[in-house]
Amino acid sequence: MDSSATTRRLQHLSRHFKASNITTPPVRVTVTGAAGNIGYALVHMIGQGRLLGPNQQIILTLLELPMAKDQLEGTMMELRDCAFPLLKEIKGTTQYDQGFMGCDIAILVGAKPRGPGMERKDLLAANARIFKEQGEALEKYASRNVKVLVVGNPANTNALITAHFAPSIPKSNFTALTRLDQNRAQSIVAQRVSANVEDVRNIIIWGNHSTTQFADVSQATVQQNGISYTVRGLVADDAWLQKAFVEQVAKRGGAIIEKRKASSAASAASAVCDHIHDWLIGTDNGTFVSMGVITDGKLYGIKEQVCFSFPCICKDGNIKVVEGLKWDQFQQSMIDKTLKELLEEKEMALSVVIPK
Ligand SMILES: NC(=O)C1=CN([C@@H]2O[C@H](COP(=O)(O)OP(=O)(O)OC[C@H]3O[C@@H](n4cnc5c(N)ncnc54)[C@H](O)[C@@H]3O)[C@@H](O)[C@H]2O)C=CC1
Ligand SMILES: O=C([O-])CC(=O)C(=O)O
Repeated sequence: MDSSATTRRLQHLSRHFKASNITTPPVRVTVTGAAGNIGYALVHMIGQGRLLGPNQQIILTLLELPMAKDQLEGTMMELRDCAFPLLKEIKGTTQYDQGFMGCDIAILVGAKPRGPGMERKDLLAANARIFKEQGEALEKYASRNVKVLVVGNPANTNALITAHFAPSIPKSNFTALTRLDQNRAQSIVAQRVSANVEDVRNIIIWGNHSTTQFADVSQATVQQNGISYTVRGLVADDAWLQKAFVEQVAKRGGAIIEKRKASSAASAASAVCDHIHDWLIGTDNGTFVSMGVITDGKLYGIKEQVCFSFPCICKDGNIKVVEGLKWDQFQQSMIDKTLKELLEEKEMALSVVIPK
């Protein structure tokens, strides 16, 4: 057996499960929709240290709708019964002021999920108002440095709405979850080339968390027996990489809904932990992670303000988009398509939350 791989696995295990040496002040984390499908899985992963590592205590607030009060109380009972040492306090509320007061990290999951046959943007009419309200509440009650991750669909456009209604919080503090798409893509490639999933690096998800997203392997590598190969070279099938692979990643959420009759929950919660962990703890040397970030008029020539998924590196709690990657004609056409959809969603969202 490869001993460096064993060492890596053991280091990984000890990072996740050795909850000792607790030194820094607790961080205030709020999860909305905490008693739902994803929320239930997520709050337990947070208790296990998946969000900020094994040494960081957390004051965890679970925010729910009044109609889900019983489910909220049940979830809190179980969370307490886990006796997680990292959870310094567990609070539950159905009020925005109590939910977001002084919060450092807001994970906005609470929203309606889609059913079979729907696109995520079909949820805009139902969900856009939630994110307007939550933007307003963050503006009033959260820390000015709050880091916000929007999960509720359509996640990119909901992140844009949330940021719009919290104007005194920097736009760079608002993100949307596309890490689940990245993880799916990494896993599909690892299976295809018989590699360990952690040895597949730098697959990029560009654009929208929707069926127009573009899973791009042009920068991706696979480490095997100490040698780095390009994914393109190892797969040696551009036709598959440009079509079947991209579609499989983009339609994975829908495929899971068909089977489970409910949308992805544990995998979404796990991707939330990966996203926040990498944002705040930092990315490994040279590794990109995909995140929906709000464009500033300069990134990759995108003039309009949208929440677009880019390759990012993170250090000291800051996200830096990896700039200067060149696109060929195929990549450009994929990126144009997903940007066009985001602009259409933005138009639709504005008509719901800012009626004329
Ligand atoms: N970005 C991504 O990668 C993914 C996004 N999603 C999206 O996440 C969202 C949640 O999915 P599930 O947990 O499966 O749904 P769910 O219906 O099981 O749970 C949603 C929970 O949110 C609560 N909620 C609704 N409005 C709220 C509000 N204003 N404040 C606080 N809580 C509120 C509900 O009471 C419910 O408990 C959906 O929009 C889904 O499409 C799901 C998977 C992946
Ligand atoms: O597909 C859905 O509606 C849920 C989701 O966002 C995903 O699983 O990626």
